[in-house]
Amino acid sequence: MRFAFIKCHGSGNDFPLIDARALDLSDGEWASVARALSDRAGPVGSDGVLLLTAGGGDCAFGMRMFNADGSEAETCLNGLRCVARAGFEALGVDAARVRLKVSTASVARVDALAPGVVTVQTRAGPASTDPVDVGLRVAAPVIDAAIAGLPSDRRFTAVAMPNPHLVSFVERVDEAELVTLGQWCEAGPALLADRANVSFVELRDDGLFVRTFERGVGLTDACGSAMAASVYAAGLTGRVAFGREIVVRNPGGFVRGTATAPQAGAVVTIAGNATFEWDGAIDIDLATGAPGPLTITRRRDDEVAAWAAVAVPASASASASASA
Ligand SMILES: N[C@@H](CCC[C@H](N)C(=O)O)C(=O)O
Repeated sequence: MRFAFIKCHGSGNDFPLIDARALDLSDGEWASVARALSDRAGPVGSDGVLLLTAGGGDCAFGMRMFNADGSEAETCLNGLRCVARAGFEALGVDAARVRLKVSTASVARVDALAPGVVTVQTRAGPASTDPVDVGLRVAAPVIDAAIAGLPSDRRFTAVAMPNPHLVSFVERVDEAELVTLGQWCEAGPALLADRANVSFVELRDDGLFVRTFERGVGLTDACGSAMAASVYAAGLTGRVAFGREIVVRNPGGFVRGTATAPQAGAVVTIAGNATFEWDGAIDIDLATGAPGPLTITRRRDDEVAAWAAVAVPASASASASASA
């Protein structure tokens, strides 16, 4: 079957985005498409696959997101910015409510973070610390506390966005430690059978730096729902005041984020880039998952350059992108 797609990214979290509104594939076939397109040794390579899907009710359109390993996530907030942009362009609107796997979110086109950078704001929530929502087998919400049974002495805050996140505030991100813990979660232990995204977060003068090991993917340049969970966790633990907009850096760039307190709805707002890099088409054998050769039909180098001009990798410079 031939798939046309747009290769896009939010903060370097990259995906082929397929307009699936008229496509009828089984979950297993989509999982197979996700694995074929995400394979970094294959013709495309990505952190997963995004689908623009039909809306319904008060939702103008929908989004589905499959991780690189073929598992379907409840949400993907970097991807949602890209899907929102595609939905806006398809329907001729600038704001919408979007249907996700088990929730909805609001999206709107907003002022550009920097010249030439298409910028979309997502509002998602309520964020939840209920262990059942996080899929964590513990008796009470975990807020800045050690988790018995987790092979780490660090303190975590467990948040559902609604996908599961474990967030730990650290002095300095230790990637090797993050990978070891992320891989332990990937095994789906009894403590968190549905696995979890794990983030180490540094407090930096005007905001946060977030490094995430994503469920179903591994280390990525950015994870939007992890940044949202981190902003919310920073509010819950008193590190950043609820309602204050901060810069959230990641190895792929930055976003701006703010969260409301639990009693005010626990809504997390993130504004960031929705960059379309190029358009392509590819055949995938749905029976075997084997991809054919890739055809690139359009390059969007102006957008790629606009993002590159502002997205100095945060790990290499703690303050370079703050003025953007
Ligand atoms: N990168 C995404 C999150 C994608 C899903 C995640 N790996 C999961 O399985 O929950 C984002 O930007 O939020």
